[in-house]
Amino acid sequence: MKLAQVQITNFRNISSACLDLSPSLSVIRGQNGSGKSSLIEAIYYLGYGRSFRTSRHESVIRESVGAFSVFAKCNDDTGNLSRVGLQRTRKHEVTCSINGEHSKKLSDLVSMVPVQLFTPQSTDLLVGTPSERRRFIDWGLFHVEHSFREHAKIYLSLLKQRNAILKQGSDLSTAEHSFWSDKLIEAAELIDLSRQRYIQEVFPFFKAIMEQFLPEFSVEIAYYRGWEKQLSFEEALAKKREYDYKVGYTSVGPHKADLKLKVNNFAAQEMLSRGQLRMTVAALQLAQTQLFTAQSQRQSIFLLDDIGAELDNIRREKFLTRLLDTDTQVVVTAIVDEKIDFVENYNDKKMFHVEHGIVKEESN
Ligand SMILES: Nc1ncnc2c1ncn2[C@@H]1O[C@H](COP(=O)(O)OP(=O)(O)OP(=O)(O)O)[C@@H](O)[C@H]1O
Repeated sequence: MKLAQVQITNFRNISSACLDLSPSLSVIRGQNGSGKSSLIEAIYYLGYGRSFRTSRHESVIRESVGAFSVFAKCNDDTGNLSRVGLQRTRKHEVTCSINGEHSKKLSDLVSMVPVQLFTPQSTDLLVGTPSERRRFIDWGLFHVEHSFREHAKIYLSLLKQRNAILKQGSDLSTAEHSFWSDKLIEAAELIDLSRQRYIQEVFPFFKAIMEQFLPEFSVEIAYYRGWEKQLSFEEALAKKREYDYKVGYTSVGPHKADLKLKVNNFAAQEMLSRGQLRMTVAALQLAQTQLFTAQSQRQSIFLLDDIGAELDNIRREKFLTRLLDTDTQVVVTAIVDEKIDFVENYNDKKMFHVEHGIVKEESN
């Protein structure tokens, strides 16, 4: 799926913008505060149904209006044109639209638009909380393995139910709860198997990229599934039952899974400089993109916000070239005065300039 045209209305300082994007590289330039990140953020909404800067949807709606919308004409992977979009109001109503059909289900929309993002905050993937790393693994599974979405949905709803029971101090061993508990265990083990397999599959891609990006380091990834290695999930739940009653939630399970990245036998965040951490995150995301394309024969969209702040010249060129080699649609933003000579190397690019929320396409 690639975005041919994006129409953005009432999003932050953008009252109306229409971008005919390049299928390969689009570069958006502007001064600080002009609206570059807002354009990226609006596209991100199509892939996630939310912002990467705030959890308050109302703060992205342009001041003094009631709703924003983002619509896109897309070329899907079979060469057909489709139309997708969403609108959110200040009253928290969300409407998705897929080829003219309205739906309240965001998952229908976001499963069609695989988007990844690299920003100055992306090192959180390595230095942030485990939830960042679970999101990373689950993105790859969500877009490729349909059964994974189902298992994750079942698991999360049964986990919520179990946590409510623990909080109330009710009995978990009644026949009804045992039935749901069996379903919870089944979903947990399937999620874990998918995640284990995913890590094994993505690792060779990651290792090969790291050999080019940071050849001086050897890397390893260890996966923690969220409960003790030698126990089944059923045994782990039984072992923690008393503790879980005490704290009022389920303390083990796939919702506690994590990844540990080691570099020359040390935790990555202890060994690597900020720039090297960024490059490692770039390598992880690139590996994910390559695996996604290999497994699904589909294309994805990669948003790079503030490319100049992130990587030095040589590295960003390596990163961009490798992304474009996988036939990924890339959209980057850069501050207007910044030297971005490296984009000269790319054919098929489109350049945009944004000023006070008004976007204009520039000649190359
Ligand atoms: N809800 C809103 N309504 C109107 N304007 C807003 C809203 N939210 C943010 N803005 C303004 O939108 C402008 C664009 O912000 P944005 O983060 O997109 O800028 P940017 O070009 O990425 O800047 P920088 O290079 O500094 O990161 C800012 O001036 C900001 O104050």
